[in-house]
Amino acid sequence: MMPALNQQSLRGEMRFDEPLSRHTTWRVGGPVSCFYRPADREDLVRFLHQLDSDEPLFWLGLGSNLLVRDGGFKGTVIATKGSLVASEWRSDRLLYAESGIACAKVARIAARAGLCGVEFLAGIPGTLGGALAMNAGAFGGETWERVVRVETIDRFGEVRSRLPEDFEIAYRQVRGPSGEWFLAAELEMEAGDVDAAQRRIRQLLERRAATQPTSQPSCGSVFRNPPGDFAARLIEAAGLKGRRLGGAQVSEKHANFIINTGDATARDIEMLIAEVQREVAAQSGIELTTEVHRIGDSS
Ligand SMILES: Cc1cc2nc3c(=O)[nH]c(=O)nc-3n(C[C@H](O)[C@H](O)[C@H](O)COP(=O)(O)OP(=O)(O)OC[C@H]3O[C@@H](n4cnc5c(N)ncnc54)[C@H](O)[C@@H]3O)c2cc1C
Ligand SMILES: NC(=O)C1=CN([C@@H]2O[C@H](COP(=O)(O)OP(=O)(O)OC[C@H]3O[C@@H](n4cnc5c(N)ncnc54)[C@H](OP(=O)(O)O)[C@@H]3O)[C@@H](O)[C@H]2O)C=CC1
Ligand SMILES: C=C(O[C@H]1[C@H](O)[C@@H](CO)O[C@H](OP(=O)(O)OP(=O)(O)OC[C@H]2O[C@@H](n3ccc(=O)[nH]c3=O)[C@H](O)[C@@H]2O)[C@@H]1NC(C)=O)C(=O)O
Repeated sequence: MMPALNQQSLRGEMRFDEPLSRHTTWRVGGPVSCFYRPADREDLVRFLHQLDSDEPLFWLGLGSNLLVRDGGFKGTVIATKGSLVASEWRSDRLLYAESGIACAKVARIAARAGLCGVEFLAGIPGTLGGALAMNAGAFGGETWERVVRVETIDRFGEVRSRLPEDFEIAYRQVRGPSGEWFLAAELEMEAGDVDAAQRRIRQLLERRAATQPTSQPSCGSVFRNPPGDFAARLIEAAGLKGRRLGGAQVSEKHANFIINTGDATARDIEMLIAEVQREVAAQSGIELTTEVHRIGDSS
């Protein structure tokens, strides 16, 4: 149940029964009871101060690694994309950025300053907060390799400064103090030059476009790579490329991507994920684990 909020004191965007299909890159997902996009950090703190202590809360970036089930989410979603987007240089190589900023933007800001090390972020659709939560990575780079400090916020609006050692960080996995979300991070870059950084961004985007179905709705890689192997290789070897279930399909271009061909439901996608896991296990004995996060109720 949504608590009574003093909406007049809030400056953000509040929507009720907002379809989350509008806020995920798979373009599926049922409604959330309350969707709130804070105007800025101060407004976020004010919103959290007013929130019931038992209100289910979920933090949403671009929704590019998220399967929201068709029945939606009974609770409140805090949307950071396009909201917490401030950034500033704290020193000549240290960028402070809030969690709603696009990863692509961080990569461009650094390149324009002639710094390198975060070019891999250019092709990762999503917010910095999502990249911190997932330890997003590509082409040999990983988000947390660059993190010097983060700011977190809890459901009561309390802000803390935390260090990487406060978190357990692994491949596509981050565990930290419970009940805290990312508000901002300080990222350290290396000295470089503008041309080299911009060239590398272009090359990485070209490689990605050549191998991944970037123009079709997806969540990127559905499964983590198992140790010593590739989920895509195993899925292709199991003969699953192109496999369809309702509107969901294993991409012909990259077997670890499931695309929404137009009218997929979250159920189609979830059932196809389970089918791929079953058939890969039957063929190879390997249990694929999902990278994508799932929330909400089945309808
Ligand atoms: C075409 C395509 C290509 C992709 N390529 C890559 C790739 O190369 N490498 C890679 O790692 N990923 C890739 N992804 C997956 C995805 O883009 C990343 O995981 C990205 O970091 C998710 O960010 P987001 O803002 O969309 O997070 P969301 O999908 O909105 O959320 C993902 C998780 O992070 C949590 N979260 C979001 N913001 C915060 C916050 N501020 N504080 C705490 N938790 C938070 C959410 O609660 C959720 O659990 C790709 C996806 C697509 C669609
Ligand atoms: N969004 C999606 O649903 C999907 C995106 N992708 C791909 O993922 C990558 C990242 O996408 P997304 O997260 O949407 O981010 P965008 O590509 O939309 O870029 C995010 C922000 O970065 C800034 N930016 C982008 N290009 C430049 C530039 N040349 N110079 C300066 N600033 C720039 C802009 O900020 P500002 O507005 O402040 O100028 C922009 O809003 C892209 O390659 C995209 O094609 C793939 C699948 C789905
Ligand atoms: C897209 C994501 O991240 C991507 C990231 O963009 C790229 C680039 O660094 O490397 C990972 O993909 P990946 O391991 O599938 O990389 P690729 O180089 O495309 O493929 C790996 C291997 O699988 C084989 N392959 C790929 C696609 C395919 O349909 N069939 C196949 O057999 C390739 O031949 C290659 O030998 C990340 N995925 C994971 C789960 O680690 C994501 O996490 O969402």
